[in-house]
Amino acid sequence: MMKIGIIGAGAIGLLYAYQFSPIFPVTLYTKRMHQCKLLKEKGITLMENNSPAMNRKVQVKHISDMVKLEDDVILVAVKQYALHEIMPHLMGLNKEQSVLFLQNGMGHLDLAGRINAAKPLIGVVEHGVKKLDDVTIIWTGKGMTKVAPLRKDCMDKQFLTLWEEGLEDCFPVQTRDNHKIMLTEKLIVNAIINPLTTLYRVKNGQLVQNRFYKNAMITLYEEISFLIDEEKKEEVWNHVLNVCRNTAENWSSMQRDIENGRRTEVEAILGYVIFSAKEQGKTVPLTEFIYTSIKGLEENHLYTTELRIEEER
Ligand SMILES: NC(=O)C1=CN([C@@H]2O[C@H](COP(=O)(O)OP(=O)(O)OC[C@H]3O[C@@H](n4cnc5c(N)ncnc54)[C@H](OP(=O)(O)O)[C@@H]3O)[C@@H](O)[C@H]2O)C=CC1
Ligand SMILES: CC(C)(CO)C(=O)C(=O)O
Repeated sequence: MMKIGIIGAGAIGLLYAYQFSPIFPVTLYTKRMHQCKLLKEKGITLMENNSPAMNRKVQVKHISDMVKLEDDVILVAVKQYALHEIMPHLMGLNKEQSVLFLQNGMGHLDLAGRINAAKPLIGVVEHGVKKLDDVTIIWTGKGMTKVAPLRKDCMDKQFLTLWEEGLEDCFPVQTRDNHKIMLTEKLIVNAIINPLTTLYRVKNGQLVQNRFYKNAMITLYEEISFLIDEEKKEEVWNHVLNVCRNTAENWSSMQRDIENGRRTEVEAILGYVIFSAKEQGKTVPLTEFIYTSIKGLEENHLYTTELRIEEER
């Protein structure tokens, strides 16, 4: 039996652990001992609109018990900025093991490239998931997972076939050849929807319903679409609009991070766009302005949260 390890028991880690558990033995690695205990006691509860809550148990371990990862496939489900804490565990893997990165943005590509022995896979998550508490998630948007190998020789066909055959209706996966194209398309979606919904404090759907917000999307897209080939521009723009419509009732992850006083993934999203523009000798003033505005909000909200925690002590 192929064993799956999932590092990070947030919204995505809990969803994948829940979905994989009927077809693979799953071990979920948590950062906090308290969450580890709760998950052992209560299992994972999944809520969906209009369906009764469902519960499944998986094996759970605290990250400090992860001396050596024995799992065949390791899913990395932490945020971009926490990856450096995980990397030492991934460097010691062997060539029979695979690592699937599930982050938004592009910051993880360099880190994934450092994994030489094991097979690095890059995933794009098109689900929307919200964590309600340490053991409960709401599956707000159903989509699919796209997976591409980081290097030509590292596709884990066995794992992907088992996934496809075992979960094809309820939790689909699609494979892609080119991770860069796949990830860039998702980057453009996140580079437009996430910061604009955060600045305007609106749900994703409102970006296309309000003509002024939509004009702002168009202007930003014109600036950042240098990242894709000319012939793909219309298709990718339509994809951005469709994501807004399909996730109309979602608050973007950046908006939720800011509202909850957490760090955002702006570095790996807009930071990457600015970096790529510089490399290509282009100027992206609008992107730089939006990047700075999000960093400002982040600092403000993190500061407010720290003050509140301080006051509560
Ligand atoms: N949620 C969504 O709908 C989507 C998310 N994504 C991407 O998936 C990735 C994960 O997002 P999401 O699940 O929402 O984020 P969450 O913040 O909900 O989860 C991140 C989890 O990682 C844990 N973690 C942090 N550091 C460590 C560590 N050193 N060891 C073990 N666990 C650790 C956190 O633990 P703790 O709680 O203790 O801090 C937390 O449980 C992000 O890159 C995001 O962009 C992509 C598409 C959709
Ligand atoms: C697709 C989208 C924009 C859905 O909310 C997302 O990935 C996010 O919020 O990070």
